[in-house]
Amino acid sequence: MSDLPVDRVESSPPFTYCDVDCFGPWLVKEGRKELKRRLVMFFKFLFLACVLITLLFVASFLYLFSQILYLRWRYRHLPSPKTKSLFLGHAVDMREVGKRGGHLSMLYVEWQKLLGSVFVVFIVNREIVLCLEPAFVKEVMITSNSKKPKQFYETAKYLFGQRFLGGGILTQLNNIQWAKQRKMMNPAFRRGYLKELMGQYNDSVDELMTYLKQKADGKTEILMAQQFNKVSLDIIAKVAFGEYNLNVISDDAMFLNTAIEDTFDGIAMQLKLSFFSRIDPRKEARDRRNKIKSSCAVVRNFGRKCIMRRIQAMKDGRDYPMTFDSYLVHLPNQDSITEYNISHMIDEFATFFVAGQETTAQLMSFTCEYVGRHPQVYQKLKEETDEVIGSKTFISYEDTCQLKYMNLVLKEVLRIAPPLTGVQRTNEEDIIVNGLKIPAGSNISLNTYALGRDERFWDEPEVFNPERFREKSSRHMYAYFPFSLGPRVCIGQQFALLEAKVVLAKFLQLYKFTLVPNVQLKTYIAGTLKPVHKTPLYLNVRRENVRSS
Ligand code: HEM
Repeated sequence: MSDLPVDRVESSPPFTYCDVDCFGPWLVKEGRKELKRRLVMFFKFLFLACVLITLLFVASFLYLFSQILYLRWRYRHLPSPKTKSLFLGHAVDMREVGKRGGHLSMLYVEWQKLLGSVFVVFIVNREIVLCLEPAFVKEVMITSNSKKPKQFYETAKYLFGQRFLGGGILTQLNNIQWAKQRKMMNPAFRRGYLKELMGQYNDSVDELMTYLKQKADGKTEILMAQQFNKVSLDIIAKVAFGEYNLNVISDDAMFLNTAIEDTFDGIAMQLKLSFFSRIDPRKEARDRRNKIKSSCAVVRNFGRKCIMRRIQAMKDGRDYPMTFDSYLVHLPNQDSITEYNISHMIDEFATFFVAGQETTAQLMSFTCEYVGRHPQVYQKLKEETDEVIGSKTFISYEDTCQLKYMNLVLKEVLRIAPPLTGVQRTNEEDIIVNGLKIPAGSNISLNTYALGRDERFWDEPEVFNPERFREKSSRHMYAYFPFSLGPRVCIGQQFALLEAKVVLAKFLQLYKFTLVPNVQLKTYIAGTLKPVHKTPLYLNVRRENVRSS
């Protein structure tokens, strides 16, 4: 063998000839053998990677900044509240209002008074155009059934990379696909079918009433929002998915409720500061993200369990109770049991589970909050419950239809504290509202919370007055849409109202309650509108008769 070239045998400073630098050798023992080991450094490679990452970071920052400038320029003709930071936009105001014990929809009400009914706000690189005009609400939601904007609804599809609602009916943006999904689920919400669920509603409520008895001594503080959360979870689990062994009511750990709450927290976090919330390197931010991701997994795994159980029953040809998943699980043949199909069923499961539980629980909590602060309303409600329900142990569908005053109370609660404060839509073409052009592709917010407090449509809007709904008035048509409007109206509206009536009627029948004194009603938004203090109250027994099931 000939000699190596001179330049290969002479020593020279590192990185003179190649991108790889070697150190060593070290002697390493492996059993009785002695081996030589060297350390190799791909130095230039590493350097290049660092440069590339820095460049990428700077480029994304510049891209984000140019987007922000473009948005401010695009909407310069629309009124907008003064921003405190060019980069964050009104996210700063949102943070401040949160610290003051308020929320975004409260800000909308304040801004509407200053700027009129059409204005724009910016959250980093995202615009929200507020259109608080009932005629426009009708046009967008009913006449043209405008699309849901990607930026808002996609946030609930995946939470920090973990699949959550995926392509479920709520987050489905393709209208053709959505129509198929909605058609499949509509029969599960027909009145006839809901009537058959009264047994399950009564079972869950009785369980809650029995649980409350041990705490009804007039001096133990009960966080009623938590109790309503449990019962609405139990109802949706039984009625919708045939899950009878959840035991959430007697379980104080509330792991599923907490998981659902976390996922709402995740949606709110991604909506507020989508970019930063994903990359925030601080430990508490990372922990929060991880908690939200594992909560998504908890909800979805529970869904998988329910769906697989039904699939197994179908395969075995066993009888299975008729629940929502009877409409959800369509398996024409064995080949259709694929992971892809199952994932889609879980999307739908998570959607119904989450949409049906938190919202209804908040409606019941706010009812207690407002009724507890208005003794005359409370008295009337008790009188009506005594008259319609009396000492009955089973509340029937027909009974709920007789609870006319309660119906007015629920309507008023949904005006003053709607669990979902608004919906978002996008316009395919430019539109003019009040002489102002809203450019095509805008994120438009239709806010029932703000419209529900608008003096143009409501007398003394800050006053809680169920009587205002006694007369049918065309004044507030399209200025009130707690369940949304048009083709994408809430599919569970009747389900929720029926549930609230059964729970509240039984509660009023069996217990007297007083809110814990000196606790202010403060609200915040984390997906849904919630009472900050979780409705603390004291209970006393009024009547003793829970059905023996
Ligand atoms: C007080 C209780 C409830 C309120 C205030 C409420 C409110 C709403 C609102 C405002 C929407 C429209 C969302 C949007 O377009 O962004 C909606 C949609 C929806 N809600 Fe409800 N909801 C309630 C209870 C329920 C219940 C009990 C269920 C199911 C069991 C349910 C299932 C759904 C579903 C699946 C959608 C999507 C409908 C579609 O896009 O076709 N909701 N709800």
